[in-house]
Amino acid sequence: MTPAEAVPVIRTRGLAKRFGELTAVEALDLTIRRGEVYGFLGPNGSGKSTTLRMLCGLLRPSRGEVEVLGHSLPGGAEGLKRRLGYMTQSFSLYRDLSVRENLAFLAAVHELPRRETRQRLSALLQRYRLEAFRDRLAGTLSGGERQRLALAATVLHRPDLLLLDEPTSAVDPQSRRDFWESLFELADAGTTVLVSTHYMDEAERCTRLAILDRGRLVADDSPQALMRDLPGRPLRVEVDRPRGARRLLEATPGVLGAAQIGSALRLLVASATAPETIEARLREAGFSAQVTPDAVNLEDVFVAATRRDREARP
Ligand SMILES: Nc1ncnc2c1ncn2[C@@H]1O[C@H](COP(=O)(O)OP(=O)(O)OP(=O)(O)O)[C@@H](O)[C@H]1O
Repeated sequence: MTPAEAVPVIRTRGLAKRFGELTAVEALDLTIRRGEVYGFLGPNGSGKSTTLRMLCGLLRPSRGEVEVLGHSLPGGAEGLKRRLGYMTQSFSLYRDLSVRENLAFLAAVHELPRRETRQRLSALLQRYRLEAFRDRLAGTLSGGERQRLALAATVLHRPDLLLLDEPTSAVDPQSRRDFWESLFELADAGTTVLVSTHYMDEAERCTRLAILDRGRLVADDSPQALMRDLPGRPLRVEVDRPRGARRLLEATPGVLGAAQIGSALRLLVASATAPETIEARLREAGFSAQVTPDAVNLEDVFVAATRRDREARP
């Protein structure tokens, strides 16, 4: 690691944001390094957007320290603008300008010289498969095409850091996959990406992942390490009446989560709870059941992390 790479791209200490009585983000310590594709996973209202907005300098923290690309915020926000790309959940381009006009307008905002603008626009239209739509009004594009245009617009000025707020919430699975390919391509070229998501499959692709719950960081590691260190074990329960069994098990000590998957149940139980204990509990209640261990997935990590935090902070 070179000395430049060792300096975090984002570093926060004790970052907090209050809106009146509501604490949206609490005591957040984050360290994000260059070239990472760092995920923010959390339920609605867990503080993902609020954190991203503080990191871009759009929102003033109530407390704590923030350093982004060597600039302390909020003071250094002006110097950051050229080095940041921020993409929000909603489409924020001009619907009544064409694809090309939108990009040209942004190039002017970023003060790209004319020659460079021509080259950059041509490269972006090609890379993001927008050539065929260059003269179409942005408002007439499909969800996936709009998203490609939004990403092209976000990276137009070659930012060092991308902050992406649920960028794939309005697109189909194939477009999501293409989008993630683009993110890895950008990360390979040295861009740092911070991306919030609701999707477990996307979270699993990140090099590192923070799980937020009610404004707090409840897990922070690589997805593989989080799954390896899961404080619990998943079980598969084949049972005759899954809905009734689920109600019973949800009220059973040691059960952290229960979900119906087709005609079976998938449970997350505390590490000390054996499959035999669950099977015995179901038999006692008159169910016919077979309980076997299942492979860990990221949803288990999410359930365990948020559940533990809720028990600690009712
Ligand atoms: N400007 C604001 N004024 C008052 N409350 C706000 C404001 N912005 C956000 N909040 C509240 O702060 C909390 C965190 O919101 P935030 O949008 O950061 O969550 P999120 O994790 O991004 O959620 P989602 O996944 O739904 O986008 C929510 O309870 C929200 O209602």
